[in-house]
Amino acid sequence: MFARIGRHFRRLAINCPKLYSSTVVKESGAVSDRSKSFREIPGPKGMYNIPYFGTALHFKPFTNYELNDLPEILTNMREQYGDIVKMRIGRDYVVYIFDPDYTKTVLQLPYKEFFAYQLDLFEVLTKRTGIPKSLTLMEGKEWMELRKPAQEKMLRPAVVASYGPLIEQVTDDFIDILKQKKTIDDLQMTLSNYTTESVAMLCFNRRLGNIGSEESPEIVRCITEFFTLFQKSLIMPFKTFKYFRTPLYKQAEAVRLHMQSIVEKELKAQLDVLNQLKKENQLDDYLQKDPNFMYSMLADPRMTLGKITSIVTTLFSAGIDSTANSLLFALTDLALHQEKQQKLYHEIQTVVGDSTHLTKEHLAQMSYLKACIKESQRRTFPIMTGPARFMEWDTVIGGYTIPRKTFVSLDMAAMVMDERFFPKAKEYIPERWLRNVNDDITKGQEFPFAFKPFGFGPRGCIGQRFAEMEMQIGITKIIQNFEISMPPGVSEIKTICRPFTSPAQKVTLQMQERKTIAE
Ligand code: HEM
Repeated sequence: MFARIGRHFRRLAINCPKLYSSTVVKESGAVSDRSKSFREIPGPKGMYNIPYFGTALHFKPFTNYELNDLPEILTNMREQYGDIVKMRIGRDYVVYIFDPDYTKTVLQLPYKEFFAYQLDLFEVLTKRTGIPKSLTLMEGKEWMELRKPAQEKMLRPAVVASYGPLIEQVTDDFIDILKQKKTIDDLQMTLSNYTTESVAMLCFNRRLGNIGSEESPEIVRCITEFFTLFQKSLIMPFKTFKYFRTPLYKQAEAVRLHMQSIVEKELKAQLDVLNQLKKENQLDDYLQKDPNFMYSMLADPRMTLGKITSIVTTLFSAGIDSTANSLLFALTDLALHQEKQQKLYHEIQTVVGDSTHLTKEHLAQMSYLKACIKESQRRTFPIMTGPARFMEWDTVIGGYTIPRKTFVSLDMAAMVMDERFFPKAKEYIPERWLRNVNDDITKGQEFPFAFKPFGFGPRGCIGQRFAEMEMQIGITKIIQNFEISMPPGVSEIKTICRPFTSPAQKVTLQMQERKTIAE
C-alpha cells in the first residue's frame, strides 16, 4: 500500500508543472513519459560525442583554448544550449548545470552512498602502496567513518571558535613580519606560508616557524610536487601508469610516501606528549581548556592511527592553497578599490577600536568584512567550475532524466557572473551581500545556490569555518595595520586553476603602515 501511495505522489510530482521544472527522484529505472531522455539534453553534437577525442576537440590545437579556459568554453555552451548542457569529458558525459534552482535540487538530494569522483593516479597509488585514499575520494561507510569524527572537531561553531586565539597568534607574528616590509613581492607564497602555519597548528599542534620565510616547508613542497604530477596524470591521453610503474608513477609514489612519513613522524611526536598527559592524568583537563584537533582525534576511540594520518594529510593538503588564494583575491580587490578598503577600515575601527585582540564577538559584528570576502570569492570563484556530484538516484532536472551515476557539475563560476542573478556581475560591490541595502544590487541574495564557494551538504567543505575565521582574522589585522595598494598600472589579476583558482603570475602588494591603529 505504501508503495502505491509513493507511486501516486511521484506521479503527482511529475505532473505538477512547478515540480516538473525542477526535480523528481524516482526509483531506479522508472522513467516518466513526461520527462525527456538523457539523450535529448542539449550539447555539442557529432564528433564532439566521441569518447576522449570529442573532449580534445574543444581545446588546442583544434581551438585556441587551453584546459584552463574550460570556464569560458562552458559559458559559451550555456549561451548556445541553455541552463543544462551535456558534454563528453573523457570517456563519459558530464552534465553541466547553470541554474540556481536546478543546483539546489542536486545539492539537496538525499545521500546514501556518498559517491566521489575516482582519480586514476590516486586509485593505483592506494592499491600499490596501501596508503588510504584521502577523505575527498572516499565513499560510503569508509567516508562516513572518517568524516563524522573529523567534522565534530572542525565544523561545530564552539569548537572552531576555540581555534581563534591560535590563529590570532599566528596572524600577530605575520603582521610583525609584514611591518618590516614595504611591499610583498610574492603575495601568494607569503600568504601560503601564513596559511600553512595556521593549518599546522590544527593538524600538527605545532608551529612550523615558516612565516616570513622565502621558502615553503618540506611537506608543502611535497604537496605542490604531488599536485603537479597529479595534474599531468589527468591530461595524459593514455593512462599507462595504471598498468606499469611509469616514471611519473614512480615519482608520485616517492613523493606520496615521503609525505606519509613526515605526517607519521609528526603524529608520533604528538602521541608521545599525549601519552605523557594521560600518564599524569591531565589529558581531560588539557582538552577542556585548550581544545586541540590532533589530541582530540588521538583521544577519540573511533579513530585509529591510520585514520588520523589519513585525515591529517588530507586537511593539510586541502587547507593551504585554498585559503591562501581566497585571501589573496580578497586583499587584491581591496587594494584595487580604495574606497571599499576605507569603508572596511572604518568598520574595523568602529567595532575593534584600538584593541589588538580580536574576539569572536568582534568578528560577529563585522558584516562589511564578510561581505568583502564573499564578494571576492564570487568574482574569483575559488574552484574551476563548482561543486559536483555523482547522482545517486535517477532524477529529473529541468525536464530531463539524469540517470544514477551521471556526473553533474554545478557551474557556479558561470552563475556568479550571470547578470540574471548578479547585476553588474563584473564589478566589485561588497554591498550586494549586505542585508539592509534596498537596491537591485542585492538580487543575488535571492539565489543562494548560485554561490556556494565551500560547497553544500554532508560533502561540503569540512574546513569552511576554519578557513572563514582565518580569512576574517587575517584581513582585519592587515587592514587595521596597513593601507594596501597594487603597484601602478595593475588593474586586474589574471587567474589560472591549479586546482584552486590562483593568480596566473606573481602578484606584488604594496603596504603602507598606518600611523596609529586608531587613526
Ligand atoms: C577559502 C578556503 C576554502 C575553500 C574555498 C574550499 C572549498 C571547498 C569545496 C568547494 C569543497 C567541495 C564541497 C562540495 O563538494 O560540496 C571542499 C571540500 C573539502 N575541503 Fe575545503 N575549502 C577551503 C578551505 C579548506 C580548509 C582550510 C580545509 C582543511 C583544513 C579544507 C578541507 C576540505 C576537505 C577535506 C574537503 C573534502 C570533504 C569531503 O569530501 O568530505 N578546505 N572545499
